[in-house]
Amino acid sequence: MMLPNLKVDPENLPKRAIVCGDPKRAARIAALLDESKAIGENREYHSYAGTWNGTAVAVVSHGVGSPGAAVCFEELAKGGVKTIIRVGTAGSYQKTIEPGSLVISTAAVRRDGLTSQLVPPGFPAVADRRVVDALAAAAAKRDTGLHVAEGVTLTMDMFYSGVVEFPHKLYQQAGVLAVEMENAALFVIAALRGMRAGSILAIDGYADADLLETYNPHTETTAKAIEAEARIALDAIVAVEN
Ligand SMILES: O=P(O)(O)O[C@H]1O[C@H](CO)[C@@H](O)[C@H]1O
Ligand SMILES: O=c1cc[nH]c(=O)[nH]1
Repeated sequence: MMLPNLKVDPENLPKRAIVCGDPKRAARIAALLDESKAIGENREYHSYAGTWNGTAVAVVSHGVGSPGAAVCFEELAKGGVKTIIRVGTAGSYQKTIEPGSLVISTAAVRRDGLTSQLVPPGFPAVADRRVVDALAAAAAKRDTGLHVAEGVTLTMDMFYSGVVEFPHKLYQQAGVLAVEMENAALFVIAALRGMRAGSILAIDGYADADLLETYNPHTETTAKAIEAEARIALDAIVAVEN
């Protein structure tokens, strides 16, 4: 049975998967693997398989936003994936977490629309403790020189604001580290489908109300952080018992 949206045959799908929003980032991460090959391409979902230190790993892009990403996570679960790590980007909420830093998400605030249609209010979106520990250990071992923070992140659907104000200030005051758009969906779906999930994020700027003017994820600083987080996530995903 072909996974209908990913257009991947589960027979070719490794049971550990790195996921990211951008299909081009997926291709770049896949190029780091040994014996890397494409195993499917449909819509925003570009899938690869290869090995990292001798262990089979998939790399799959999920696009921007929770609903589309959820389709990807559900089909990966159906295809037998047991461990997923998201290699994403995020906007910082804290002055001390500068662009080019890395954030390991321990849990996500569910400010998205999707997860409230899957689980009741109050259901937590939490990363798997073993995956968080493996990411922290891999980051320490690689000693990249980048600042690595660990804590709660926020998932929202809104990237540019409308007439309703961004809730940035509230969450900043509550100590949330950064904002992105898919972690809550990943953590909730992983909980429902018996997968272990984690997420590491490269900070590409400060999240604020003028994102349309200030957002530029195409810098050397962000590229360096993405390359580092990809290697850390690959080290971590093969270290975790699957
Ligand atoms: O860089 P990715 O993994 O796509 O993650 C972040 O970047 C996108 C917005 O530009 C959203 O998908 C957000 O979650
Ligand atoms: O969702 C996102 C992703 C990157 N940077 C942001 O400010 N927001």
